[in-house]
Amino acid sequence: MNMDTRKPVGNLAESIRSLLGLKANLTSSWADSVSDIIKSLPSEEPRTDRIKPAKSETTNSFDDKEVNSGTIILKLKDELAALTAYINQLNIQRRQVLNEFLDLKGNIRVFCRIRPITVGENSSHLSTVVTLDSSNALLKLAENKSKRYSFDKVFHPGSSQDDVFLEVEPVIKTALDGYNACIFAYGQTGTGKTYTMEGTPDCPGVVPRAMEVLFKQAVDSNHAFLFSFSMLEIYLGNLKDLLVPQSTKVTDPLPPSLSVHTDPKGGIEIDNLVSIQVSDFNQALSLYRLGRRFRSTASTNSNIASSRSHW
Ligand SMILES: Nc1ncnc2c1ncn2[C@@H]1O[C@H](COP(=O)(O)OP(=O)(O)OP(=O)(O)O)[C@@H](O)[C@H]1O
Repeated sequence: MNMDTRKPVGNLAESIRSLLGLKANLTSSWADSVSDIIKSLPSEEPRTDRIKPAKSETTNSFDDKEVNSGTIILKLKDELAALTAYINQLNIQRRQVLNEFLDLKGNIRVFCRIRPITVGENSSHLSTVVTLDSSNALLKLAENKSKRYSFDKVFHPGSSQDDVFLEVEPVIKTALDGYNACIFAYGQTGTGKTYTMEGTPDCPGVVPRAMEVLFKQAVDSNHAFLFSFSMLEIYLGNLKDLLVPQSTKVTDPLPPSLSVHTDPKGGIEIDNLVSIQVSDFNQALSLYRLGRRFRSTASTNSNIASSRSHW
């Protein structure tokens, strides 16, 4: 909803009418707009001279009833409180439905994404994988020999980043309901982990989409959230904080060493890991881009820009 809340108070009657007309769309931004209008009014003594409707409008049935601005404000405040309670109720229901949905789907799910053969790639030594249906893939080992594998979901080579994200989005959303969520890409070099998780500027992958969805959902919800960003790599058994610039000279001070602990509630804590508070998607994306520059990379036979890690 795009609403100009800087309207002069003289437009109050019109603003209220248009807001009430939009009551079917009960969003938090609606409530915010109402709240902004209330805030823009003098709170002690309402300026009735400015909000009094013009003479010609007094025949209007709405204005006949609502000539007293104090009454209007009280009504709006009540309305706002009722709407806030209603939105909170809807949020609780949404959370329950989402959790039931994920329980039915299973708390741990394994997907298989088959990537297409890329241009210029020599595929003569590769075995063919065929998607049988949405949850079964067949690996052809020889002319008369094949093996069938079952997954919660199989993405065929033509699957888009949208298709993949649609499946993982509900898990990401549960993070704002207080659940731990982990999305992990595993596979040999060159199989498409980076493409799936990071994607390209034209076809963004799970990571940028997830950050965008999280901030959007936080704005749409009726609650305040605190986001912090950390980025860690485990490479050859060593932990590396990707938000700490790596030393390039022997004289550079070594970054503090990281260690992983389990807290009493079973959560994971990493000592000395940098954690930066972020308030929007762009801030998080900038930190992500900074961190990825410090990832370990090396070329492999299958991938000249291999990230050398799972995601
Ligand atoms: N679904 C896909 N559609 C189109 N191209 C893809 C797809 N998946 C992967 N690719 C391409 O295949 C190549 C290898 O993919 P990617 O770098 O994502 O592999 P990786 O598993 O991250 O490898 P590594 O472990 O070595 O870092 C890249 O050129 C990538 O753009």
